[in-house]
Amino acid sequence: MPVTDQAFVTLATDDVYCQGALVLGQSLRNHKTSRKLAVLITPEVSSGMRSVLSSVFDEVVEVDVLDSADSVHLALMQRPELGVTFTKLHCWTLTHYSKCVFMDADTLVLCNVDELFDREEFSAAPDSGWPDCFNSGVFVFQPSLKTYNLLLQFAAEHGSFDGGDQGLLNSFFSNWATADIGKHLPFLYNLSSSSVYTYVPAFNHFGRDAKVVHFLGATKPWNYKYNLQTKRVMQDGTTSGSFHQLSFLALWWNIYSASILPLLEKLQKMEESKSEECKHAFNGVEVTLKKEKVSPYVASSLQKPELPEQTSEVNPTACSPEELAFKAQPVYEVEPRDSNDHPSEPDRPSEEPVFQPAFQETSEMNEVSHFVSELSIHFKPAKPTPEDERRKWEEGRMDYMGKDAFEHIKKKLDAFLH
Ligand SMILES: O=c1ccn([C@@H]2O[C@H](COP(=O)(O)OP(=O)(O)O[C@H]3O[C@H](CO)[C@@H](O)[C@H](O)[C@H]3O)[C@@H](O)[C@H]2O)c(=O)[nH]1
Ligand SMILES: [Mn+2]
Repeated sequence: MPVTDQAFVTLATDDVYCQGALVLGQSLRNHKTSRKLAVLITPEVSSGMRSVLSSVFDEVVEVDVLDSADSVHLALMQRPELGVTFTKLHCWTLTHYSKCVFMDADTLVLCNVDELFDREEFSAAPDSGWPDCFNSGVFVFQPSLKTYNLLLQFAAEHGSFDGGDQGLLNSFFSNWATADIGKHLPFLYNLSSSSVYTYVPAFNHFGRDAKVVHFLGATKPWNYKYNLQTKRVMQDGTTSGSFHQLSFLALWWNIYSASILPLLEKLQKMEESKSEECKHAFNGVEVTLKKEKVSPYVASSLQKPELPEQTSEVNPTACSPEELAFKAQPVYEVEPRDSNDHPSEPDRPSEEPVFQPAFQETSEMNEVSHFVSELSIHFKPAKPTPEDERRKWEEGRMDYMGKDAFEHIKKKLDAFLH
């Protein structure tokens, strides 16, 4: 039975984080949540992206940017961009819901997690970096204007010890660590994807029960490239990933390519160009599909990789994609680097894992079998559409110093009158 007064809530302040929000929303839908889905956005999010969001979320709510502007503390975390996470506090204003679960746009559910609504405010899972703090990427809360105002007041008086919402919320809900174990969500509800290599035996033992994966840190799933044909995440010199981390990334990209890309395509036909690249240009993002002709021989060997003997009992057709992503062995698109490159990372197994395609190939994939299709998302400085421009004017946000300056408007008027 649908529950209409409770919701999962996420946040995206630009078109790039919207990609994450869309995958999270889709993962919640795939696992048949009975709760509403709401996304908070800020004015920067383009109208195209708003319409795509509204096909996945029940509610798209525009809020103002709240920024801690605390460059000193943010510098300590080496994440200057996280001041805007104060915008998260707006989630307490969604008072038409009696209870909500906030989830960062860089999280993904692996199964139905509606049981989270049995918990009370403020429930969250420990942070892997400092377990006496909770991680603010997944939490249960009760919308209330009173709490919202207390949080703003607290922020103004005390700031945040890390410059982001997590420091602020931990100081505000300061008895979380000791007061009530019922408010400690199991780590499985907010598994940071890096924990899969910081504590390998624990991951091997408990990891298959993971319910939510969180790609926390500076490199997000959308910063990788994805090979549509092999369904592998590609790594370059700047990205690194352990083996299970790569299968969680592949799962993210699988949802993106199967369910989100078609929505973007529906909104705007792929620009077919003569070159082997299709681009989807939105205001803030550009999704690129790079095709490369390869000889049929290479194509067939790509499609059916010669597998060494399979080491696990997994039958690819009998598993859900999530189970497969967990069990399937991710593959390095580039040569795995020497384990010496990762001093903090426990030794990788000496033989590299066997590749099993994480998902069944579809007939569509076979049609493009002569191509290596590489999918990637790039940040593109926003060029507002006329609709965005009009919205800005209506909201009284003119660019008086730039294109809405008097001299430009006068030019337009002159041109119109003559
Ligand atoms: O430019 C931005 C940055 C963040 N977000 C939103 O804010 C969330 C948090 O930012 P994220 O980049 O996911 O931070 P993390 O790498 O997860 O870092 C940690 O630190 C953040 C700041 O305290 C907390 O918000 C996170 O929950 C915590 O996991 C994102 O998922 C988005 O929902 C945006 O919409 N735009
Ligand atoms: Mn996050």
